[in-house]
Amino acid sequence: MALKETLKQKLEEFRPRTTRLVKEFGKVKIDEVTIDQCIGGARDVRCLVTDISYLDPQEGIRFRGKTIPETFACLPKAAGSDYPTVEAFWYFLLTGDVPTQEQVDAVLADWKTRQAVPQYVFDIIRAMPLDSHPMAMLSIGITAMQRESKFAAFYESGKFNKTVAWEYVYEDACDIVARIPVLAAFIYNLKYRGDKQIAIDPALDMGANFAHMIGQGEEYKDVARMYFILHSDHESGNVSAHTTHLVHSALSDPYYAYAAGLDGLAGPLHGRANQEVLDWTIKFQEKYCKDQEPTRELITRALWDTLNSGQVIPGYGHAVLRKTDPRYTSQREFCQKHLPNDPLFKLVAMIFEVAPGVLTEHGKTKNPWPNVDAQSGVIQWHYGVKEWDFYTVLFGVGRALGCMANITWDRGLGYAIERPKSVTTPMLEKWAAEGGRKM
Ligand SMILES: CC(=O)SCCNC(=O)CCNC(=O)[C@H](O)C(C)(C)COP(=O)(O)OP(=O)(O)OC[C@H]1O[C@@H](n2cnc3c(N)ncnc32)[C@H](O)[C@@H]1OP(=O)(O)O
Ligand SMILES: O=C([O-])CC(=O)C(=O)O
Repeated sequence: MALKETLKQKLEEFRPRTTRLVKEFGKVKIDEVTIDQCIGGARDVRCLVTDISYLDPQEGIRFRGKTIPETFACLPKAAGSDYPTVEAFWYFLLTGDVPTQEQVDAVLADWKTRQAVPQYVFDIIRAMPLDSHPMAMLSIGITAMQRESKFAAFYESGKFNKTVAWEYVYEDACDIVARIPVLAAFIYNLKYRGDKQIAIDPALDMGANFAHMIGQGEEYKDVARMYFILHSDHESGNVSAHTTHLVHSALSDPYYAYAAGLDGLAGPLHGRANQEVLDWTIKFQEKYCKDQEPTRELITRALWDTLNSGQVIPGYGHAVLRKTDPRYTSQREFCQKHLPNDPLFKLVAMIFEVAPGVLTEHGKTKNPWPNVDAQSGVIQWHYGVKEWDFYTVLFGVGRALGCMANITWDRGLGYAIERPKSVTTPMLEKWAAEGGRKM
C-alpha cells in the first residue's frame, strides 16, 4: 500500500483510542503543576501527546519505539550504504511500520515530483543581505513558500472539513520535507560558494542529493543521511517541535508552523548550540593552543573561564536527558570509525573526558553530560563544511521530518488549539501562602 493510504488506515484505526480517552477518561489526573514548573519553563509537566518519538531521561530517544541503533538496523539501506535513506525513515516515522524497498522507492519517486522550489523563493532570499544568518534565510524561504500551501488553499476553498484536513497537511508536509534540503543547499551555495548553484540530481535519494547539491562527494552522502535522521525528532516538548505544534494548532498551515519552529531552533540554547560548540572549540584552539597541543588541564581552564564569565558550556546539559545523549554516542561512533585521527574530533573527545566533571563541580546543571550538538559540528568540519553558522540549517532540514510527521498526526487526530492558562504573580504568592491552590 502507498504511504498515504497506509497512513489513512492507521489514523482511522487510531482515532477511536483518542476519542475514548477523552470521553471516558478525560478527568483522570496524570500530573500536577508546581510553582517552580510554572516559572521554570514547564519542565516535566506532562501535557503533550505524540506517538512519533519518546524521550526517556536515562535511555534517550526512541523513534516509534526503536532506539537509534535499532532504527538504523531495521530500515532498508541506501544502495551501497550502511545507512537507511531519509525516505525510508520518513515512512517509518509517519506510520510506525518498517517499509519494504518497494515502499521506499515509492516515497523516493513521490519526493522527486515535489522537490522544485519556486524561483520567487530564491529571489526573495537573494534580496536579503548576504551576511544575514542562514537560519533567517531558511525561515524566510519557508514562509515565502506559504503561497504554495495546499492546506491553506483547502481552508480558503470554503470546503474545509475537519475529517479530511490532515490530507492537506500531509501534502504540505511531504512538499516541505522534499523541498527543504534544496532550499538549504541553495542558501549554502549562495553564502559560501559564490552562488555556484548545482541542479537536483533526480537519480539520488534525499541525503545523497543534498551532498551532491552542496558540492560534496560520496562519503558525505552517509553523513547527510545520518545527520538528518538523528536530528529529526525528540518528542514534542522541545522548542522547535512544540512551536510547530502550537502554531499549527491555530490551523496556521505547515509552512507558517515550521517557519516558527525554525525560528525557535535558531536559539543558542536549542539548535544553534551546535554552531556555538564549534565556535567555542575553535576559539579555544586559537587562545590556548597556539604553541602547544591541547591538554586536559588547558580544557579544564577554558571550561572554567566560560563558566566564570556567566556563560553556558554549549553542547552540554539537557532539559530532559540525564545521561549522555545517544545521538552524541551515535555520531561519536561514526567519528571513531571514519575520522579517528581528526584533530578536532580528538579535541572534542578530550572535552568529553573533562567537561562532565567540571560541570558537576560547578554544581548548577542537572545534567553534566553532552547532548547531540557537542558532536555534530566536528563531522561537518571534517568533510569540509566549515561554515559553522550553517550547522543549524542542517539541523532544520532534519527537524522538518519530525515536526511534519507530528502535525500530520495532530490534524489526523483532531487535536485542539493549544491554549494553556496563565496566572499572575500575586496569585502565585497567595497560593504559596495558602500551601497550594484550593481546587
Ligand atoms: C538540540 C538541543 O536543543 S540540545 C540542548 C542544546 N543547548 C546547549 O547545549 C546549551 C547548553 N545547555 C544549556 O543551556 C541547558 O543545559 C539547556 C538549555 C539545554 C537545558 O536547560 P535547563 O533544563 O534549564 O537545565 P538545568 O535545569 O540543568 O539548569 C540549571 C542551571 O544549570 C545551568 N546549566 C545547564 N546547562 C549548563 C551548561 N551546559 N553550562 C553551564 N551551565 C549550565 C543553567 O543555565 C541553570 O543555571 P541558572 O540556575 O543560573 O539559571
Ligand atoms: O529535547 C530538547 O529539549 C532539545 C533537543 O535535544 C532536541 O530538540 O533535539
